[in-house]
Amino acid sequence: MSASEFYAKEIKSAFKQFTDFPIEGEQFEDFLPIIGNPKLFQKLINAFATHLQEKFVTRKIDFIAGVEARGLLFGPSVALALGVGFVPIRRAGKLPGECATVTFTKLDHEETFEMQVEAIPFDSNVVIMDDVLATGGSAMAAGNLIKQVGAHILEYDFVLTLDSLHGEEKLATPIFSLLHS
Ligand SMILES: O=P(O)(O)OC[C@H]1O[C@H](OP(=O)(O)OP(=O)(O)O)[C@H](O)[C@@H]1O
Ligand SMILES: Nc1ncnc2[nH]cnc12
Repeated sequence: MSASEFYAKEIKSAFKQFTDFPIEGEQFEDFLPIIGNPKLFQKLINAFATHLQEKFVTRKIDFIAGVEARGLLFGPSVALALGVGFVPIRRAGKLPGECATVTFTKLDHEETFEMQVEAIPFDSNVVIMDDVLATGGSAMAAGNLIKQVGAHILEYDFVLTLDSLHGEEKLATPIFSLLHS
């Protein structure tokens, strides 16, 4: 087993499962125990930083964009490890100034995501990060915001993809997922 496979196994076993959350019938994969363990958190950041450094040698990453809420908890650490900027994508009404906006359907309700338009200059190269790829609605909405400001999505990065929900099919840009379930 390679070192990265070993880390992946350790990180996967730290996810905690909750039945019937946030609504009945859903099995929630909770990523928060990973960041509660500093050694594991460091391994998570190293895994993403190493992957991105190896993959994007000629195309420079300008920004990591993290999706509320969990993408905001580890995206900044990956950005810092790479020496690039971090930009938050947040639910409506949380960010001041002019914002790009997108509305989409999430489980049983509508969500609106926003991003400050001045945060990412035209033509920037952006990696979008979140903890889980499920149906792909959140990631697709985040990608829409990046395109609205005239920036390029280099890749979507996730800690865990729930393969049975086929979220990848909604995303045209390459995806890197540390783990699959
Ligand atoms: O691929 P999708 O079906 O869109 O689901 C994935 C999204 O769902 C979860 O967030 P959640 O909506 O639970 O919000 P939170 O992280 O703000 O609590 C997860 O952190 C992703 O952002
Ligand atoms: N099952 C799940 N676990 C964690 N986050 C999710 N987002 C959507 N579905 C999810």
